[in-house]
Amino acid sequence: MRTAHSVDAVRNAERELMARLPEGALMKRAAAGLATACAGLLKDLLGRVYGARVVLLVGSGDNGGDALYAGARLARRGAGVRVVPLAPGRTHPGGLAALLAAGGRVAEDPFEVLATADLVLDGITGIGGHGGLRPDALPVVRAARGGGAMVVAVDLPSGVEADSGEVTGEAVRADATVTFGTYKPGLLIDPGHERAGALRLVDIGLGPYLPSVPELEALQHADVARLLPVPVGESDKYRRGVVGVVAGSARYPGAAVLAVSGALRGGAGAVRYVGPGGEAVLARFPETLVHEGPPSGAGRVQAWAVGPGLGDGSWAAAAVADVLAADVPVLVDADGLRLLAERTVRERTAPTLLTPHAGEAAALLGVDREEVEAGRLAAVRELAARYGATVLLKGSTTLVAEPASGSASGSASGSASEPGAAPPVRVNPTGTPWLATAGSGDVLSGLAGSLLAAGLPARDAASAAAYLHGLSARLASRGAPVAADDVAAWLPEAWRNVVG
Ligand SMILES: NC(=O)C1=CN([C@@H]2O[C@H](COP(=O)(O)OP(=O)(O)OC[C@H]3O[C@@H](n4cnc5c(N)ncnc54)[C@H](O)[C@@H]3O)[C@@H](O)[C@H]2O)[C@@H](O)CC1
Ligand SMILES: Nc1ncnc2c1ncn2[C@@H]1O[C@H](COP(=O)(O)OP(=O)(O)O)[C@@H](O)[C@H]1O
Ligand SMILES: [K+]
Repeated sequence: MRTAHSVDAVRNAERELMARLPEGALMKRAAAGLATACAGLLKDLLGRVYGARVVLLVGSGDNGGDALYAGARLARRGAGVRVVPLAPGRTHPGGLAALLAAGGRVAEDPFEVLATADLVLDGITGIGGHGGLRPDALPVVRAARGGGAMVVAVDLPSGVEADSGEVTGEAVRADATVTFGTYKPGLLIDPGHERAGALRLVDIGLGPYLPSVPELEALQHADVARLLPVPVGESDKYRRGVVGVVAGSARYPGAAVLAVSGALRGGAGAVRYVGPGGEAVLARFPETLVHEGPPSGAGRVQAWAVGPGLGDGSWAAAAVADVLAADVPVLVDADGLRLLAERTVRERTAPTLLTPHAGEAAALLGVDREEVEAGRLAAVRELAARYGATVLLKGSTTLVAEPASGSASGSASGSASEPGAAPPVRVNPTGTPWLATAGSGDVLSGLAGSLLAAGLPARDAASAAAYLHGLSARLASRGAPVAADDVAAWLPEAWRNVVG
């Protein structure tokens, strides 16, 4: 599991650790790790460090100090290191002295050195930066990218908000980021994540001083493998769980088929389909149990997934209300989200999982879509708190948030944190922009619903489903466009890949 901590948590941990170390020792540790990472990259790029052309973009804070001490180490190994101070007169004095003593120099013409650099270190701002890149930094940052050098961000790409991944205006676009002590939320959540490139974590000994409950967590293969249901000898289809899917309409019969295709591959023992798309579903998946009346008359289910392609007719509204009245976990997606009453969700005692994309989340929150996309972490937390439900916010770097325990009795299961506090938000590390294709969300609804029916707590069902769904899309795509149907078809391969 990858975990990320807030700036406050990092600063507190640094303070405690620094009190036990000689002055400047922590920065030198960070710089040593950074220099080792840069030397490795230069060897991959050029086969050597000696003679490499390295440029340091240095701001006024300790982030610049890290870059300067790392630059000094590279200079001692024979690299030609030039510094571009973006706040002349406020450059980290110890770092600058070390660099000059090692043979580095201040660049006379920043644009000239950037045009021929092999590696550019972005030490403009780290966790102390706010409000995006300042205008005076823009020309050099653009020149760094334009010159063709590899760009390595120190701790965090400058211009990315460390706690949220928000970017105001422009931010550095790095090929790699070397971060210290712990990941920062902004490295794992878009739009920041996309600016960070390949991530590398350098251990500087902060671990024991960081809070045990992080701000954010990203599951990896082994974590997801532990969550996935496995049938045992005594299993039968009912014990494995029955998932009910309420989806599709005369206008969108395909949504029913796609949601069922995800549900069939999610580990439940049987899939019941309720809605007007029964014929289309049966033609494709004869194993589905189809029902035409209201969901409550369909027979026993352990969880419902409701909403994809439902439309907003009276049948749809009644079906959503009927499902929400059931005392089993319910996933609500797409059109179902437009038919929700906040109070109905809050009053449910069984878990509720809402799965909006940014546009649907914006409508639920009464804000613009752009606001949700720019501040995904705040939006998903706000929705979870408001509805007292688990919320999966789709899009690049899908997020899963849980409300604080006590705000909805059913949906806070699986929390490892103190009573009252919401557990860490989960960020999904799999996926590909090729997933942004019509109907792929329907597959996700069925899949997550199936995992709910198999008995996973809402937070785990949501994060395991997002993980498998993203991995499946990657496996199906391998660089080419995918259709939602391909994503469903590759789910068994993704599952094997995770557990294997
Ligand atoms: N405190 C420590 O001992 C350690 C700190 N480390 C480094 O120190 C960094 C944090 O250092 P600081 O607290 O000095 O903060 P930063 O170096 O991130 O930035 C703060 C400085 O940048 C200026 N600034 C803020 N926003 C700006 C913007 N948008 N454009 C231009 N300038 C802006 C501020 O006026 C301030 O002078 C970490 O990210 C990490 O790189 C590491 O060396 C590990 C140890
Ligand atoms: N830029 C992106 N990068 C990665 N995944 C994305 C991106 N945009 C959308 N997705 C994913 O694609 C799926 C689209 O779902 P959704 O928006 O509900 O579409 P639909 O309603 O057509 O099925 C979601 O799983 C979402 O996380
Ligand atoms: K930086």
